[in-house]
Amino acid sequence: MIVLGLTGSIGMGKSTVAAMFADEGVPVFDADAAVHRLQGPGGGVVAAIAAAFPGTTGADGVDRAALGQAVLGDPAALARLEEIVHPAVAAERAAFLADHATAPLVVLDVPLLFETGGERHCDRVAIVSAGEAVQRARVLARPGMTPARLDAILARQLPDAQKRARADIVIPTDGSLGDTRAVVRRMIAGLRSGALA
Ligand SMILES: CC(C)(COP(=O)(O)OP(=O)(O)OC[C@H]1O[C@@H](n2cnc3c(N)ncnc32)[C@H](O)[C@@H]1O)[C@@H](O)C(=O)NCCC(=O)NCCS
Ligand SMILES: Nc1ncnc2c1ncn2[C@@H]1O[C@H](COP(=O)(O)OP(=O)(O)OP(=O)(O)O)[C@@H](O)[C@H]1O
Repeated sequence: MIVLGLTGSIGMGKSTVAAMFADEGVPVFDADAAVHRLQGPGGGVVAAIAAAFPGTTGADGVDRAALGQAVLGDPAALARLEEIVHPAVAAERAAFLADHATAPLVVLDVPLLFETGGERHCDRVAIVSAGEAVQRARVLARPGMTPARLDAILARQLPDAQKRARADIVIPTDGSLGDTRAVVRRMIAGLRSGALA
């Protein structure tokens, strides 16, 4: 089995490209969705987060806005949160890999793959990337997004150029969805045949 990590900065098209892999029959593990499930109502990390960060949880699970206030900008607090969340995500990832043990190729969709050391679980890493102007236009078109908010998020993510340098494969998303889908199909064929492995 080849484990392909898929990552990219905000608005680069990672979710869209992950869906393209799924459309082609490749099993996709969505790390962000796993974190949301674990932090949601009855989720596996809610009690530990309630104990470590009092006042950030309630009947609906974790209040991510409150938790973000408590940890973003405080590296020691973020490290404590990661000590709670990452082992739980690792268990979900292991279950996903066991469920798909016979698949020739699986994708781990992880927004902060490089930032959280997730590359060590991957045989290959692909990054989605577009020019900065395209990225900004996409993100600023989202409801509630402002240039200041976008800049604050970008400041906490590894810059796109560094992600590209560390990835094995770059999936450009400046062009049409059809162009990107064609790249994804070629990549899957290459990985499955061993040409890119
Ligand atoms: C801190 C939390 C509650 C903030 O949630 P919220 O929905 O408000 O914002 P979001 O998740 O979009 O994060 C906002 C920005 O914070 C930065 N950030 C979040 N978690 C991390 C992290 N572990 N390391 C570095 N930066 C981070 C990112 O740049 C992100 O773009 C949430 O991100 C969280 O629970 N993070 C810890 C779990 C984790 O490591 N997740 C990511 C990989 S599995
Ligand atoms: N060639 C392309 N490839 C991918 N996305 C494209 C392309 N052309 C246009 N788009 C659009 O760009 C947007 C990218 O959003 P998407 O949610 O996939 O990004 P993301 O990187 O997952 O973002 P975030 O990190 O904020 O969740 C979508 O609206 C998508 O339709």
